[in-house]
Amino acid sequence: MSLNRNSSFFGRGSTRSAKAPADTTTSTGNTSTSTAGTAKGGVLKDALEQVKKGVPIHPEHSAFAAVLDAVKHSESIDDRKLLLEHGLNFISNLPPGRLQQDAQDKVIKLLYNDLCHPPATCIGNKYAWRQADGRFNNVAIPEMGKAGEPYARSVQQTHPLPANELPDPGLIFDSLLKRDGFVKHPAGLSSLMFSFAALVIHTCFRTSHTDVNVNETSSYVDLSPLYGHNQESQNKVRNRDGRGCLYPDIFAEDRLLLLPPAVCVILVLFSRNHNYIARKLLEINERGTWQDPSKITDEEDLKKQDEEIFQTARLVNCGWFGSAVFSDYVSCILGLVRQGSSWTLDPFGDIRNSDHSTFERGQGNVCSVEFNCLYRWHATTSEQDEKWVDTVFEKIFEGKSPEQVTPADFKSAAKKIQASTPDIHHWTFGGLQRDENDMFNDEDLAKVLKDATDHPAGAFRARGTPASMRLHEMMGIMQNRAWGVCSLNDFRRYLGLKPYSTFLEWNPDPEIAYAAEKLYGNIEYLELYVGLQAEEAKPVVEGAGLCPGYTISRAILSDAIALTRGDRFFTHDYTPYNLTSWGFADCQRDPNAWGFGSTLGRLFLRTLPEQFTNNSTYAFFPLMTPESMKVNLKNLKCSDKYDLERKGPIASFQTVKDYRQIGDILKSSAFTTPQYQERVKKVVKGKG
Ligand code: HEM
Repeated sequence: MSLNRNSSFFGRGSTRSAKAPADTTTSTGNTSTSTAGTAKGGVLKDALEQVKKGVPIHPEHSAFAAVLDAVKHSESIDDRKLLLEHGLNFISNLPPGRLQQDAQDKVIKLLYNDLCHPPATCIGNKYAWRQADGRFNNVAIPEMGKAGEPYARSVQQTHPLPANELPDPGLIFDSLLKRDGFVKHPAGLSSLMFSFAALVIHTCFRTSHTDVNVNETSSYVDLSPLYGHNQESQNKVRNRDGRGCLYPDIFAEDRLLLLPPAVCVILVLFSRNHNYIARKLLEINERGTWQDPSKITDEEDLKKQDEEIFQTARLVNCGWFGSAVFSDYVSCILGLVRQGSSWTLDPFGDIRNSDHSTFERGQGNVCSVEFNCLYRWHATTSEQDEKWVDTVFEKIFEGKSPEQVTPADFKSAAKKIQASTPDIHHWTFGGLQRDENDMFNDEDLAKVLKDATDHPAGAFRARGTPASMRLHEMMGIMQNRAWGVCSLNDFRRYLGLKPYSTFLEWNPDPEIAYAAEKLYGNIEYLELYVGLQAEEAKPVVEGAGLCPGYTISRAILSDAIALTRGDRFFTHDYTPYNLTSWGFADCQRDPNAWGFGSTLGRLFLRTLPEQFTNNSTYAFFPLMTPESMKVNLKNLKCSDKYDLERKGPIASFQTVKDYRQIGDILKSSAFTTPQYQERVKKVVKGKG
């Protein structure tokens, strides 16, 4: 089939010229062939023939120019150079046969690969908003990664573990994991770094106590500890008064009440951030469809408005959480903070394969059992948090020693605590009190954060886990066995890492290697959980900041990318339409922000406005101890820019500054209309 017999391979410019391509092309009906040069010699030969014949080559529209442009700018082809038309015309002029068919197939593949198959997303609120239990993240497989579904398993077990001869979990803890003294984290990470990490893991894991195969929360970074892991728990935190807000300083996850208080404090800040965002959304009222709730008389209308604002604010707040992960958290994990770098991994963007097909993203995720093992970072507990855990332990288990408590004790204690916990509006933690409006005192919250920044985290290492966490670790080991996970070496093979041939290679500390050999006999039998926790840790080198065991260090990144790139709400549906233009701009990570692009700093100043100076290292490097930041900032020759002092409440001006920063981001964003920018300017000015 010929698409356009009258135009030449050299395109529209040539056909329009007086000495048009008809001069150079012989048409013979269906079996027409172009000149031999076109069919066989391709673009260059044709171009030469044109020149020889004195046919002017229109520089803009020649096939040569089009091909050159495509080679030079494969990611942003100038379609005004008509490459596609030249190509199709070329194919149409080929003699029917193999060559023509092959060329046509290539074009069809290219065009098909332009788009995602199956489609990346669908429109409408069902898909634009996060469902409470995480369903519909993958539009075609709505159950993927939903709360209440089984974990995934990534790695095939190929070496049988001698099930009945595996060592006793208590003995493993006592000989390989139990802390034999506190060792400070070598890269200067603070205890708050691991409070933030604990928030991340509670977002992804909630292993059922009745069926260990089931993850009771969604497999997405959706702030489920704040918003609840299903509709029932979400209903408890929303006040549904038409403003889309949460109850004051509320969060849904009761498991956090047993952790050191800094974890809950970070979550309270995200709770406050939700309400700040919801209020702003209503104030700006970007689409002009919302009203002052006090003026809405119809209950259904009120519900509808509340739902729209709540869901939009949740998307923006999750954007904030994602930005905090990829700024402050990743910066510490990769050690970028020591180099003063604001670079980060950005896993969300559209990536094209060489055949122009899209590299998969936003297709959902299911957290794996291996990921769950990788993330048990109990060895990093600070000395102060260890004391905290000891106290809680004594209170719960009433005088029993860590060696005496059993998993059954743990489960019955968990039930008892749940039954005795006050209603969700009055939950407290760390001895903090709520005021008459159910809000915590800002200074109290800030103190917990500053303490956790001051306290150094523990180093990842064998024999580094506090004694009172014996039961947690034993339960972890037993879960691993129940899940049928592979051995450490199988896991390393899967990742393309060299399997260990001796225990000493795995951990060169002879005491640890010897103890492990005694327990397991053969390095191939070393279980994943234990192998990961007691492996030699990575040293502090460029590119490393977290410094866990070597295998954790490699594998954690793969799971983190799967988790975030797989999330439709961070990829295809992370749009100014779904989040509103203001919301979309508000939650962007700003690489030029203080703290080498810190997001947590902005969150702290916004939600605790009078508690930090506006260049405080406690706000902008909270995941590093001030002691370590003093050295890092000195090495980077920017100590004078930051305030390293721990200060109490200070005069309030940061909120306004923060607010102006957002105004600046908005002004530079291409997607907002001039009218909208005017409106925002007014709002910003009003506040300033
Ligand atoms: C001092 C602080 C911590 C305490 C007291 C603590 C305590 C616990 C307890 C009691 C469990 C068992 C929970 C259950 O089965 O319901 C657990 C599980 C777990 N912990 Fe921790 N933890 C702490 C910090 C951390 C940190 C910093 C991380 C890593 C970032 C972490 C990662 C995990 C993971 C991944 C699980 C499994 C969760 C699940 O499968 O549901 N923990 N922890």
